[in-house]
Amino acid sequence: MSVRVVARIRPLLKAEIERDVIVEAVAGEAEEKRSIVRIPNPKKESEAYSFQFSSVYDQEATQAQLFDNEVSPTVKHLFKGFDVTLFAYGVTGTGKTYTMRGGKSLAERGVIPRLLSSIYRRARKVEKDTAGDTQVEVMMSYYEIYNDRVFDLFEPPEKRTAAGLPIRDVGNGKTQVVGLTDRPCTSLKEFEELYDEANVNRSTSATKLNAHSSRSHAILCVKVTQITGDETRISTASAIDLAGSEDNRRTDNMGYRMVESASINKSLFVLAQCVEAISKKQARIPYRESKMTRILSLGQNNGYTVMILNLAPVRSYHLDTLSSLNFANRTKKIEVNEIENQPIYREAASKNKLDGEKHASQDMPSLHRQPLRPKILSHNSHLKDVTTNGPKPTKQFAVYSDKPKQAARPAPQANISQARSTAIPHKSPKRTSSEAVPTLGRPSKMLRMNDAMRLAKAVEPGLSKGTIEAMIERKVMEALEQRADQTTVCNGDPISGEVQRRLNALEKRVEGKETERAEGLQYLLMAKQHQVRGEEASALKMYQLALPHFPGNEKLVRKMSALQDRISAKKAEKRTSVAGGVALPVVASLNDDEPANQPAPRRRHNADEDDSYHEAHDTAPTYDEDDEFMYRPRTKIRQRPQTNKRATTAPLLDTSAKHSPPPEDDDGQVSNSEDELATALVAQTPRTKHILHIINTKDVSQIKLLKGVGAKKAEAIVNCLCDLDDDAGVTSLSELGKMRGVGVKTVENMRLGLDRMVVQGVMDEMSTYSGLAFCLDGDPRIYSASRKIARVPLSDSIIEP
Ligand SMILES: Nc1ncnc2c1ncn2[C@@H]1O[C@H](COP(=O)(O)OP(=O)(O)OP(=O)(O)O)[C@@H](O)[C@H]1O
Repeated sequence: MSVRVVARIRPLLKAEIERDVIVEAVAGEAEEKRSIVRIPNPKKESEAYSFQFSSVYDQEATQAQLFDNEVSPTVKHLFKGFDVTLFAYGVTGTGKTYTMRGGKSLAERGVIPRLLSSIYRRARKVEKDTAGDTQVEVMMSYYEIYNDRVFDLFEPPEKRTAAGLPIRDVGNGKTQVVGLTDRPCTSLKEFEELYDEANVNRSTSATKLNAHSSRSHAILCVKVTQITGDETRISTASAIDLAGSEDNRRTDNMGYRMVESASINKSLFVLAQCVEAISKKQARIPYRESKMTRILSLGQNNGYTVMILNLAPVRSYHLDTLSSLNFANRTKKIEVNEIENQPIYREAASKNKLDGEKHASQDMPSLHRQPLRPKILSHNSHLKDVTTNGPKPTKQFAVYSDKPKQAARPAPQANISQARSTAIPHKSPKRTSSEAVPTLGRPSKMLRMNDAMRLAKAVEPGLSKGTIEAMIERKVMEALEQRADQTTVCNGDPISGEVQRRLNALEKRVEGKETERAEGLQYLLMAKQHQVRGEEASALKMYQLALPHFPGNEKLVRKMSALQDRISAKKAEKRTSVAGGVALPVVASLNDDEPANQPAPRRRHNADEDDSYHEAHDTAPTYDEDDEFMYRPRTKIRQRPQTNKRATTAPLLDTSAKHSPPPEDDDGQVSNSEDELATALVAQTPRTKHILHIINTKDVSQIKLLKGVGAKKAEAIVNCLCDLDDDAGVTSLSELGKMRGVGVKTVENMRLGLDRMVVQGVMDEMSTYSGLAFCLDGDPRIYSASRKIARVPLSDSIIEP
């Protein structure tokens, strides 16, 4: 079943006028209900574009209508064991929070309170219908993704760590936020109290486009547990209020608002890239490039997914609306597996406990862990499963993959049966090393030869060659089966509590480091962006935020102090000029007014009629160090000399930063001594993407236009790409550098050759709204176009004259 997409056009706000309305909801041919959004072509008003969705709600639509038609039907699926995901998508100020949370009055209540009300009603009905045999429990967790960090909204902000909570994949397309509070919630009243209390902790702020703009993505998870005797069935409803994409030329965002905005836009950009990749059936879906996409797992999760596309009706949102419509148009084609969660049986669960198994969460049986063991063992352990078509064993350490998991994903039953199989008591695991060794690897060639010779001697003379071969094959199969049996038994070693605890701690640490590094890199990226724009004070602030993530990084400290000196010098110069009576133009510095080393408060109080949802909350983020998440950057990169041998044997999958070309210094010079962090950043810049796109076109005429690449080199590159025979092509500059006849120097020339102005434009776009347009287009050539208007692709829409 595909994602159900419904559109909702919000009513006019006070400052908007009827004359500016350009978006309308119309009914399709021979249809009663409205299902088409019509909007004029921004270039030619006489033309209109039409986008068809499951339903379209116009300005008059009420909260009750939307809920009753779109959300209410999913509640019965929830009680049948399906997971339900509801999310609101749209540009800032289009009514996502209003739709999901709603107003204070009964009629204005949004999707979330209505959903809970409906869940409690159904729970009572189930309990009544089964005469109390089935008990229904409702638990709730609520968290936000703010600046790509996850925070528990049930925790007060002062309890938050700078790095936020780590997330981990738990199979079946699900992720788990580690350390999240699960609150039992027995009645609607209790829910409302909890929800209101938690919403106070949510990051909202006033922007020019929305007085109560959400600065984070908020995810409410409602876990419904139905217990009937030994059987427990768990399903989850997730209601997600995404932050809206923002065009910062319209929001006038400054300083921290700008940082938040860049983070929001980046995550939405990645979401659009994921949708793009899914719709093009690409092998790599970039889920892991943002926490929001990892958690949303669009197209990976099972159950029912409903997307509510929020739209503003007026002209000032024209291009944003088109961009959202295009995104929604692609999303509606995403297929979601309709698989319900299988019940868990108490017997098996308690047995597991007896066996010393630990389950972090009841609904995640795949969290069952086993100790580390040599790779060869884990490899062999699959042998039996493969031959018997049994369930896929749990990975010892999650190896994260961006590839769509549908095909390889074990059915939910797999987890359950696995939980049961672990309940089978295994014999004592103790083995001497001499016993273990023969079961580990393949028997030596000598041995196998001897076996064959013995067999050949044993057979009676006169047997045909075919018969002998068949006998040998049978013997080999028997030996393999026997070995697989032994290996499986060996793998069933129970884990001691201590090992389990250490394993969990280790994994948490690894996850924490990843998170820490990613956050630090993000700050550095933003710092670079500000610097490129000449916003030095903001750049400095970003570097300061990045510093705790890379303790002891001298380069970073030096860079900051140089920047600080420059800022001070400029200020002094400015003062001198003013003192000298020279009137200077006002420099558009983002936050000259804020002391550079003090983080600005994250939340501001906004007086509003809906006070219960937006109370005052002036809390500055704390960037205290948390041992658990401490990260130390790896050693510096050393440039490897270019040799033909390396170029010809370069593995395509190696994306390590080691061979990335050196990034630029502030003054634009290539610096061989830049640290790995900056190199990693450069690997993600729009410029890099642009180069890779050009290379992956395999078009000699385009490639040869890159600086330092002549026709000959371009041809060599194309030949190399063809030899690779990989649809994904080259995915990083380091790979490109390793191609035959390319090298680091050439890559660096390509980068420098790109027009700086274009890159600047792209960075602006990335940090504002238009990055979305880029990924919706799926065509990075928009980089060279300078106006957004040219970038909105409308190929999927119906054009009406
Ligand atoms: N259907 C509606 N009926 C009445 N008012 C609405 C409706 N939709 C939105 N509004 C009003 O529009 C304004 C913006 O809505 P809201 O804050 O929900 O936008 P948003 O998309 O969540 O924005 P952001 O992404 O910035 O958080 C609010 O004042 C809200 O009350």
